[in-house]
Amino acid sequence: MSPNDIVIRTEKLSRTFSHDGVQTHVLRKLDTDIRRGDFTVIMGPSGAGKTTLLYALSGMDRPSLGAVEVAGVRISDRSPDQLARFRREHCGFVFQQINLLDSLSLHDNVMAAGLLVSRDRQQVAARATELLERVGIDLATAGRFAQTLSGGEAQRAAIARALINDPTIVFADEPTGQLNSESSKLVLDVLTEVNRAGQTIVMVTHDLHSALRGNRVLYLRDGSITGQLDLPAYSDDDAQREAEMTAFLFELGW
Ligand SMILES: Nc1ncnc2c1ncn2[C@@H]1O[C@H](COP(=O)(O)OP(=O)(O)OP(=O)(O)O)[C@@H](O)[C@H]1O
Repeated sequence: MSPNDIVIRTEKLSRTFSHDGVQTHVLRKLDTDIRRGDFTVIMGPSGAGKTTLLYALSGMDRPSLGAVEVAGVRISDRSPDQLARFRREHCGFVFQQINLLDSLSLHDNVMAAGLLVSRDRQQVAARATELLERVGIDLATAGRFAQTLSGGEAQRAAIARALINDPTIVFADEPTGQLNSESSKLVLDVLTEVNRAGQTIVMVTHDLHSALRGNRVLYLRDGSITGQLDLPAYSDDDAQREAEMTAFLFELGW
């Protein structure tokens, strides 16, 4: 594999939190990489450091020691302002907590994120409409206020919002954590489609069905990666893939 295929690389990435003189070592000299175009899934037991890792990979948080390089840029050396700009331009985020602005329509929520990077309102508006359509939200629904929608519709809009600035990577933290199984499937279908179109995705999940959408799994335990699995790209009803994933997780004591 050429080094260009690596879009994120960590070098002895460590994150320690200190409270009242007590230090918690959450990430421990972690070396890993994320490949361009992959749908990478981060799994592991509760408290293993999955969200902390996602935050470090996306520049939402800075390492205590070690380095994170994204698309050739050593983001761990950047100032908070530079990091904020880097995130706006290169990263899309989808969280369990959907966080759309209730006072805006879905369309305006997506546009608002686009206008942080571009001043061309017309172009941003057209792209917002196109992305909402792509995630299965029609024009009438796009005009409704976020608070009047189902969790699944809101999360699909949040994926459109994450894509508005054409990010290098989309980071998702338990994106189906608050959804019922039907809405979860629709949201996962959108993420799968977006990845098939070439978008790099990094997703934290506890859920086996969500994890099966990935083509690579990183298993985190006590702040270190203790297992990795490469799978063929997702396809419906692939019992062989599911068996491989289950065996991998079983082996790691999941
Ligand atoms: N800002 C913080 N200050 C202090 N401790 C923190 C902070 N953020 C995370 N931690 C601690 O780091 C550890 C790992 O947390 P993290 O949320 O990354 O784990 P996780 O694997 O995502 O867990 P879960 O699956 O339960 O969401 C936990 O013990 C948590 O309490």
